[in-house]
Amino acid sequence: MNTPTDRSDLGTGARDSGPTERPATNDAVGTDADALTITDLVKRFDDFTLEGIDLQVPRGYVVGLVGANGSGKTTTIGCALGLVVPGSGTIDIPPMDRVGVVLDSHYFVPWWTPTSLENAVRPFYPRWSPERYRSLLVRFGIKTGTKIQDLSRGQTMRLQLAVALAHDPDLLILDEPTSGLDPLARDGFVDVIADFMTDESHSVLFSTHITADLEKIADHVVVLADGRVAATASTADLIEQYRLVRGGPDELTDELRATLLGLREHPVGFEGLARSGDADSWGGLVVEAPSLDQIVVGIAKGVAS
Ligand SMILES: Nc1ncnc2c1ncn2[C@@H]1O[C@H](COP(=O)(O)OP(=O)(O)OP(=O)(O)O)[C@@H](O)[C@H]1O
Repeated sequence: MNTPTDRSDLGTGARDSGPTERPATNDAVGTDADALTITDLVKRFDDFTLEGIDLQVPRGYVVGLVGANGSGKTTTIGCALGLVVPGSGTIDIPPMDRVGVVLDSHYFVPWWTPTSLENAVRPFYPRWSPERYRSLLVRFGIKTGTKIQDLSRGQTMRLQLAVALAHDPDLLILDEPTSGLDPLARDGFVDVIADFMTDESHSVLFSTHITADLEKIADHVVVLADGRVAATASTADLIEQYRLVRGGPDELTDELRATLLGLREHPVGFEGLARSGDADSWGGLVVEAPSLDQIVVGIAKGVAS
């Protein structure tokens, strides 16, 4: 994990003009400093469009990808991994034997065991370490002889992580990896990612709804809303850029109503997200530092309204 100072360009907001139609390729378009570069990615489904996504994962960084259900996180990751065919855009990603993947739904044969799984996947990974695999299984409390269909969802996510790390990847791509885990297991999962990041050449793209996990580990956050990049910044900057504003019913002026993101009114007052500069100029209101979760919700509601 890094303390980035000058990488405010990790993603850009959605573009005004339409994207240039060109085929998605794996040609190198990023810099050597980037482990993953997605440029101007477009994917159209009948009822949804991923619109001009730009996103970089610099080497040595953990980038969190957050957004509401259906905002396009899995589609973005699917395009990056070649599981979804993009409409246009460019994707620069390392060879797949150098990318570790944990997906929301796993691809394992249910009646295999962790041992038979190892035998099946190991030939594809020149850097596979049986010792690392076994030690991760022990760390995760997974027995080598248990059928995958008999593992809990949380154990299956951890088995995916063990496979991903056993082949010594440079880049980890994680799609909702902690969604089935209890708080203790989530902590353990995040600790394993932190260990992985002690090597400065490693990088992680981490999609999640559980922003508390990102606050612990992500250097940068990219917020997707309705198929577009709605915000991108270092985690600390993002929290610094916004304020949570609260007040009584009589204090909700037209200016506030027009300015606050994700405005929520209730019988005893209102709550909404404001840019720090705006919030600092409003006297008399309760102004607090928001959590990452409150920022994501505010931005998502702001885009939707
Ligand atoms: N194969 C498909 N055909 C048609 N629509 C699709 C397909 N895959 C995804 N979509 C649509 O694309 C949109 C974005 O889905 P996606 O899974 O990328 O979102 P997400 O942010 O990962 O959501 P969640 O947090 O719920 O997993 C959704 O409206 C979904 O219905």
